[in-house]
Amino acid sequence: MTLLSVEGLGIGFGGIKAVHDVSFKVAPGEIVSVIGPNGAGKTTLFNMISGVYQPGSGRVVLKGEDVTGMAPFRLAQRGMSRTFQNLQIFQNMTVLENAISGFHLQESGPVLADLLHLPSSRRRARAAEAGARELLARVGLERAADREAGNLSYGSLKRLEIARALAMRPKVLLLDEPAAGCNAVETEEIDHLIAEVAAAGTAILLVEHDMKMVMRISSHIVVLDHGEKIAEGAPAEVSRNPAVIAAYLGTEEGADADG
Ligand SMILES: Nc1ncnc2c1ncn2[C@@H]1O[C@H](COP(=O)(O)OP(=O)(O)OP(=O)(O)O)[C@@H](O)[C@H]1O
Repeated sequence: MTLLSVEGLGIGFGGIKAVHDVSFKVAPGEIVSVIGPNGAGKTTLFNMISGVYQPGSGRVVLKGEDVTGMAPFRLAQRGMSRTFQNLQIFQNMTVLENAISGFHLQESGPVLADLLHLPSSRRRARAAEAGARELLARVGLERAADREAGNLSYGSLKRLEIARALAMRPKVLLLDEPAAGCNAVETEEIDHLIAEVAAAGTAILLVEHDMKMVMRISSHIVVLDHGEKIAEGAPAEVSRNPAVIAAYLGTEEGADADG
């Protein structure tokens, strides 16, 4: 079963093809990583999938529905959430308030009810708080709930961001460099968290520079170079692929090796 299908996605910036004809699929419980040297097109691909950029060509299909170019909040309502390379945490708010903010997209309830503090809006607020506390427990931050987010360690902030993305109960979770800036211990904690989220049935799509982490946790790896998919497969398979090795070493010869 496929949850997310990326079909021939492409985009150019000023005549330069940043991503060209990239396709792959992600199934429930799978961890698919997109890797490639700097400038390979990973972030651009992510931005197209998550509705930040409108693709120039191709389709993004989520649970059988064409969601190409759909705005991020609409995608979130349909079951696709993402985190960002640069943390999007409200530093001056508490950890709990940050987690609660993840529930806002879910609430399509009337704004008037909130303004008037009607019972329905108070109920929603209580449900969001309970949900947020549950999520904090899931990512190991329950004891930090009342701390100001700005005082957290980097690894904890990354976990908080994942907690917030989980508020929407995503079927597909896009993680943009979840271990960036983390030390080895923090990276391992994030590893476990991602593996747990996947084990619960969520499809995970990951862009990550930490190769050790990618090799450890991925079910499947998609390799980009110069905007094109040059290889795809299980970690062991991809890591010994000559075209992949050459792309990382930056030799022209190797880049041509698989056509
Ligand atoms: N908004 C933009 N306008 C113009 N060119 C862009 C834009 N975004 C990306 N590019 C170009 O598209 C190509 C792919 O960039 P992208 O950032 O997606 O690569 P990446 O694989 O994520 O790199 P890194 O590993 O360094 O983050 C690069 O040549 C980049 O300069």
